[in-house]
Formats: sequence, C-alpha cells, structure tokens
Amino acid sequence: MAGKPSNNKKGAKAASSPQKNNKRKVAAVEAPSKKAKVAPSKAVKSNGKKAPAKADSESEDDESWAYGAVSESESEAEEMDDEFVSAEEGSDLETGALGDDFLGDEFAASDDDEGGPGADLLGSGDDEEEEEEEDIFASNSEDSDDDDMETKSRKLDAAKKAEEEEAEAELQTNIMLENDKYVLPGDDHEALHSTDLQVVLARIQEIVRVLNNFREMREGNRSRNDYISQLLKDLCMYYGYNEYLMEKLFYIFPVSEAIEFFEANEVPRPVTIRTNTLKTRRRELAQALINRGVNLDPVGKWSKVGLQVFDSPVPIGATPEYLAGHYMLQAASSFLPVMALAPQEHERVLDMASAPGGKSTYIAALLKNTGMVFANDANKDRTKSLVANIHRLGVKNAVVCNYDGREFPGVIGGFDRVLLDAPCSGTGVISKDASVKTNKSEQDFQMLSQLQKQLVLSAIDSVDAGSKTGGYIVYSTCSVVVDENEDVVNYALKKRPNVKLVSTGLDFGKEGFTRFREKVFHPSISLTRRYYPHMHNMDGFYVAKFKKLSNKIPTKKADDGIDLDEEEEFTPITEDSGKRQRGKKTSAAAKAAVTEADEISFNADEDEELIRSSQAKLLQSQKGIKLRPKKAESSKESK
Ligand SMILES: C[S@@+](CC[C@H](N)C(=O)[O-])C[C@H]1O[C@@H](n2cnc3c(N)ncnc32)[C@H](O)[C@@H]1O
Repeated sequence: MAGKPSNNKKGAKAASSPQKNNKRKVAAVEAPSKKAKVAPSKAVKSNGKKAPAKADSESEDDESWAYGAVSESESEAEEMDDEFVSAEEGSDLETGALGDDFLGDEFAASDDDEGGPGADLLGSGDDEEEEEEEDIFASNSEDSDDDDMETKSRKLDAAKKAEEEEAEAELQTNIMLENDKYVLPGDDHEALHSTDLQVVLARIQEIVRVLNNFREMREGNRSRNDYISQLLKDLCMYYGYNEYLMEKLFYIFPVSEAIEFFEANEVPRPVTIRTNTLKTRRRELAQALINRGVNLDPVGKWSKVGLQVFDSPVPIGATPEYLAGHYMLQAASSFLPVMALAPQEHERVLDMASAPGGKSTYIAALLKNTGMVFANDANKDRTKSLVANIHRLGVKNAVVCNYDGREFPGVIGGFDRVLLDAPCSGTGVISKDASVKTNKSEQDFQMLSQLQKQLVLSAIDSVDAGSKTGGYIVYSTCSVVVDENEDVVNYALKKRPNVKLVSTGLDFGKEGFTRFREKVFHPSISLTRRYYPHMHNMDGFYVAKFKKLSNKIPTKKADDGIDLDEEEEFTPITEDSGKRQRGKKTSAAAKAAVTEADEISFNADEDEELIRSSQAKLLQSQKGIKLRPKKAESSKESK
C-alpha cells in the first residue's frame, strides 16, 4: 500500500486486493473476518479471503425493491435466482456460536421456548450423514493437481506479505518519528483539497489513530468533532458515499470498525446456495456439483442446507441441478429470518413481501410442502419471478398474491406465522449495489421507516395469537440503519402491547441496540440480531422475532402504550456513564426510556402527507397511475 502510490482509488485497491486463488481452503461464511486494526487496505485483504465465484446473475442487482418498482434489468436471471440477485439480505455468524445441529436445534429451541413441536426438517441429520458429507468435501479438495504449484504459490504469498508488512512498518515508523500528534490541515492547506486518494487514505489512517487515543494524540485544543468532521469528508471521498449516508452509517460503529465496514462493502460476499430439501439433500447436491467441477463447501455449521461456492467452470445459475430446482442461489443472510421464523409442518404462513421468493420457498421446504404459504408481494412484476421459483423448486403449498402488505389482515388473517422481510434501503448489501452509496436521502429513510412501521403492524395483526403451534412474527431487513430496524421494532412494541420480543433462536449476530445516539429503545430489543459484512462475511442484515400474546390490542396501561406493570429483569443504562447495570425494571425507568423513543416515533396522522406521497410513488412505478396532489387541509376547511 504505502510502497505503491496510486493516483486513484482503483489503483490503491488493486495494490491491496486479495490474491486470486482458486483453491478451496477458505473459511466458511461463518468465520468472522480477521479484524483490521486501522488500515483500510488491510481490511480488504482480511475480508477478501478469496474471490467468490461469480453468479451469472450477479449483475442483476436492483434496489427498486424499496418501493416495489421493477427495473428493466430485472430479467430472466433474477426470475430464476432469488433475492441474492436483487440485493437483499446479509448476515453472519460468530465462529462456533452454533451447535452442529443448529437446524434441528433451532426448531426444537423455538418450540421448547414457546411450546411447539420440534422437528429436524432435514430428515435424519445423523452423524453418519455428516461424515459422508465431510468425505465429499474432503475429496473435493484433493483434486488440487499440483503440489508444486501450491508450494510456489505459498512462497509467493509469504514474500508478498513480508513486503507489505515492511512497507507498512516503514510508514508507521515515519509517522511516529515525524510527530505523534496529527496536525489537521488548515482550511487553506493544499493537502486538505487533495483528491489524491493515497493522500486521503493516509489522512484517514492518521485521524483514526488519533481518535483511538485522543487524549494523547490530539493537537492542541482541537475537539473530537474537528477530527470526526474531517474524517467523514475523507471517508465520503475515499469510498464514494453521500455525506448523509456516510454519517448515518459511521455512527453505528466504533471508529475503527466503521472503516472495516466500509472496506467490507468494497468486497463481494461469497456466493452461496440453499439446497432445496423438497427435491434433494445437501450431500447429493454437493456431489453432483463437484462432479461438474464446482468448488464448494458447507456454508458453516449453523446451516445444514447452505453451500458456499468458491468457483465453478459452469454458470452456477444455469446448471442442470439449478434448472431442476435442486437449489436456490441465495445469500446466506437470507436463511436467517426463515430459520428464526421456524415454520412447523401444517401451519399457515404469510410471507408479506416475498418476491422473488428466496424465503417463501425455504418456508415451503421447511413445511415439507404441507400447510400453506401465502407468498405476497406488492409489485406485480416481481411476482413473476416468485411464481417461476415456486414452480422450479417444486413448491406445492403456495398461494401467490399481489397486495400492498398494509391491506393485511383485511385480505386474509389468522396466520400461524408471518414473515415480513421488509422493503428497505439496502445499506446491508452495498457490495452488491454500490448505487445505494449515493442515492439514499433523508427523505428516503423517512419514507421507508414509515412504510416499515405500517407493514409491521399489519404483519402483527395478521397472526392468530391462539395458534397452537405458532403465533410468531419475524421482521427482517437487509439494512443496518437503526431507523429501519430498532426504531421500527420499538414502534411496534408501543403500538401493539399484545406482542413481545422473543429470542430469534440465532445464537450468533450482534445484539440490537437498546440505545443509539439520542434514542433509547425498549430493553428487550437486545433480543434482536444485527449482522455485518465485516464481522460475519455476510450481507448486513437485521432480524427480530415477536410472539403475539393476545388477539386483542390492550388498552394502554401507560402513556407510551407499553405494559409497564410487570416487574422484570432488564439492563438499564445510566444516563451519565452510558454503562450498563443489571437491575430491576421500574415503571419510571422504563417509562422514561420509551417516552424518549416515542418522541422520534412515527405518527400516522402527522405524517399523512409523507405516507400519501410514498403510496403515490408506488402506484406510479407499478401501475403508471399518477395521483393528483392532495389539496391542503386548510383550503379544504375554508371551503
Ligand atoms: C426485500 S424484498 C423481499 C425479498 C424476498 N423476501 C425474498 O426473500 O426473496 C422486499 C419486497 O417488498 C416488496 N414491497 C414493497 N412495498 C411493499 C408493500 N407495501 N407491501 C408488500 N410488499 C412490498 C417489494 O416489491 C420487494 O419484492
């Protein structure tokens, strides 16, 4: 990096991009990437692992899902592939966090917790089968024809690494000799206006170093904000985000981790596929693909149906196995909400925003084609790919419908479980759709958050609390932004005191925020889970699971709408220190928490105009219907 100056970011990246290595010995999706300390280019290396196989449909990214519009490019490939193509979810796992038999456990756990029967939906799932699988993958790696080549390649890697470390050490030494305190360039300093990305990168590294040891390293009486505001500008320039989004994302993480997140967004996530257990088993599928020369491994211990594809001589979205419906091209993160939903055989399940059907078809597989999946999507065009996937995968228990999710349960209700994989900004899938970096404004986030809040209430209202086996709602997004996640869940808890959050059953992922900047959320939001590309090598993702306790919406017991009567253990956060303390919930403390959050919550009456414009946008994009602007209330009244 330091030894290879470049005038542009591409050059800078090329110097640090992971070496192409087609051998299959890369950690599974589950292995959290090694953390880079500060240097962004390092993060690329640690995260890159190896260049993933290119799905033939990879270029089909679209982010029109946000408003349900469909772009021209959403063509055949997407019809065949799933939301992986349409830039959807993301997620992860922390190494070893899950047991070997997670799928089985997951269903059992969900039922143990909440009283339904568990089921190993993959069939036997026994040790013998696992051993056979291991054999398959072991023999797959033996095909490395050339030990010599491998040795040479290892030597080259080692030499390159040593060279890079030396170059970095030189840079560090220079910095330390020059001055431990980093002097921010003044307004008139030409360095401040440099567009040389190497200069910008060096400044990013310096500022991060200062911020990580602020007391020792700051210059004179410069404030933290001085450094942060320069850093945000530099990050925008280096990574190409608009300022609004950069700030929104930056504050989600500690400083160094934010850089890792931005770096991870520059690297493609691994290509993953989900075995369609309605038609085959993972080991059979793996063997068939290996016979075609596909280099793959299980996605990680947390899933018994996922495979990670490293490289393939044939387009992975057009193999005979693909066409026969033996697998779905699907981001690993997409598995998570369905695993959290844990549908049980014979249940009625609603997938409220389902196109192109990655999750609906997984639900159908877990139901073993029993019961019923209502696969709904507001975008009629997108339901074509949904139908195609349902046919290809041999799903026989699905009903496809095309309603605005907000019309439920008016359309039909009383479901055992509902999945709301909500339309979102796609900030978790920037590596698939870089346009998100620049095309999301404050208004977009407001509109999305409102839509998500309305949809989540409909999802809750569509579930039957009296379901013998279910009564669950899962809310998920492929966004890491708090407005679309914790904010929405907090709103649902306030508006629907007849639900509570329960464990997602996913033993990995970061806890949802109970506090974020000026916002304080309900303590139970720590049960929700966040997934990050830099940490879990999956798309950024969020999963929350609710249990519906009653079909009646209780009258509010407190102003904020949350039942505060019960004394329960929770973890308050002291105002001054921001540190957590174990304690008993007191009505006053909990009330204060939710009241604060209330101030930033969505209010349907106040926001009528925004809702209307969002609906208008949806109508126009889908049906070409243009709504006339609504006359102002005041002019109506004056008539
Ligand atoms: C994240 S994508 C869903 C991906 C899907 N769950 C899967 O796994 O393949 C969000 C979907 O929400 C749909 N959508 C947008 N607004 C909606 C609304 N008001 N009601 C229902 N669906 C909506 C979009 O058309 C888009 O297909």
